[in-house]
Amino acid sequence: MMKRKLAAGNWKMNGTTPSLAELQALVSVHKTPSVDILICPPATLIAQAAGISADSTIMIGAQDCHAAASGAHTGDISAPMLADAGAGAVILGHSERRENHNETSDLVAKKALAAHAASLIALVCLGETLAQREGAQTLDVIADQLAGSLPDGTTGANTVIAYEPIWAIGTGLTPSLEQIGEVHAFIRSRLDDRFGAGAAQDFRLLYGGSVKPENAAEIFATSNVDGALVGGASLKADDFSPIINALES
Ligand SMILES: O=C(CO)COP(=O)(O)O
Repeated sequence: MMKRKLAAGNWKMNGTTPSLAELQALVSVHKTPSVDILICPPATLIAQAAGISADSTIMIGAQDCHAAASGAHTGDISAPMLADAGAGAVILGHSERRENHNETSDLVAKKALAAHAASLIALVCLGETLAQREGAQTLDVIADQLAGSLPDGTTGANTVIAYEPIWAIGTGLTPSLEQIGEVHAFIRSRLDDRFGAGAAQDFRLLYGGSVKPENAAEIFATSNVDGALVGGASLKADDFSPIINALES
């Protein structure tokens, strides 16, 4: 399988219609990117964003979905609805959802199944807290989250994995390149264990947590890093664009 690198932006709960000018700027600048680009705006902007990016290669994604396709779930949005609005992917199991909405890995796996059924790429997030990092529990935590959050039928085509250490999100702190490389290599080996030798090489493994134009190149040069999931620095085209350029070079 041809594996393209992926620069993904997670706008989180930021942005109203005027913010779409930032997406428009990316569309104008990155006409024939050599990497995949994904922007995940708030759900309210997905349909408009999909319209703006329609003639470009930039994909639009969502930040969560419900595990069911439809039903009595007030306020929730299903994977088929996101696909209908123009999304091609959905972030699942972000630490902010695991923490703020008590999402378990089991629930994340059910949501990933729903995403796959709707032909959405599931972008599944994993990551340890600072206490777990300092307690040398990082690989155990990642192993548990990985095993629990991926349903059977997961492949490198329908799923992307993002390693996002919680203590690095929005803090300006990043792990050492050795730490990033260690976790990514570990994830890759666990994917082979679960899905069969050789399966892991098809997966895009993203790093997320305080990725900026200044540190992107060195992070992308780290082995087993196939791109980034970017929060704050994805909100402005002037910040995200150089990150895309670093991934392309
Ligand atoms: O949580 C993140 C992306 O999902 C990372 O956020 P920051 O890039 O703002 O640290």
